[in-house]
Amino acid sequence: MTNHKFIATPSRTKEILKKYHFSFKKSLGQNFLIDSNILSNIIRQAGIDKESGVIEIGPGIGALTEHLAIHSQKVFAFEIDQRLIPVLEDTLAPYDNVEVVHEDILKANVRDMIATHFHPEQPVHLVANLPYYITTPILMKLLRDQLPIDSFTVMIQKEVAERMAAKPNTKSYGSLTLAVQYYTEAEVVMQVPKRVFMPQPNVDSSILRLVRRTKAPVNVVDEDFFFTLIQASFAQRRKTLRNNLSNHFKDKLTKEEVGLILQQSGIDGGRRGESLTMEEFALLANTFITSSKA
Ligand SMILES: C[S@@+](CC[C@H](N)C(=O)[O-])C[C@H]1O[C@@H](n2cnc3c(N)ncnc32)[C@H](O)[C@@H]1O
Repeated sequence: MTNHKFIATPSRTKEILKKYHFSFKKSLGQNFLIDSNILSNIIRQAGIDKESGVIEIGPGIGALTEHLAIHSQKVFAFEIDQRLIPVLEDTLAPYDNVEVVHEDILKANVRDMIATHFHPEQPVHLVANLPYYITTPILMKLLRDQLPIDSFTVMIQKEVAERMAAKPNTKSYGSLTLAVQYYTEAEVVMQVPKRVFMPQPNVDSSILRLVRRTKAPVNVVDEDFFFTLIQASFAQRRKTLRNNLSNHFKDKLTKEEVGLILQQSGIDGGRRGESLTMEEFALLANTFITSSKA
């Protein structure tokens, strides 16, 4: 690799874009990485090695894909933009362990792909510089589907990363935090400056690492209801639990009944959703289920 010129340099990226007359589509969240140091960092954070099966979303012109190919056993990369397919055939030609799939990740059958192409015992990691316009739908779909993916190391918008990794009693803590942390342990591992992208995005970026939990962190009687209750508790952030929940259940329960259930759970209805831990939300949801037909 001594004379190897990585794709992720400003000059090589410009050369490739020019050769293919490529124009960026903002609507597809196309901000390509042009800094190989950042990519080496992402690889380190992702904890991949020659045993790893890797899934990438949105390879672009292959900047991250190339690093993934060098360090893992096999890479599957889903790219929605047809114009990039011939570019990737060219830029990734030196690597025989990469398969580019022309597909929208939201429509792809990732479970089948993993079962068909990776060994059952093989660690599977998802690594991506995600298109920012659909970060949350992509991650939530992959997490809810409970796919056998051990970890997710993703470049995303800084504020969204902070929300996903937030602690209770902070501005960023909310229903997204609890949904992500129900399935994974979440940590913001790095801040990334705008200058490492071409074109530069309008927002700041961070690298978020999610490690899939093998067991749910709390016992909930009804998962759907647990998440509904969380959503309802944050409906109006400045309102108390009692007010948000009474409003949400107004067709089924009186205000007094909601107050009674809160009392039974031992959680003060005067608190706000942002102060409750996941354990407290689980307790509250289970109390609702056992003491009402909510
Ligand atoms: C932020 S760029 C990252 C490009 C490249 N990985 C890099 O780091 O330079 C996002 C990529 O995701 C692709 N993309 C956008 N929406 C997608 C979707 N629904 N499914 C698959 N790829 C998508 C875009 O075309 C683009 O190549």
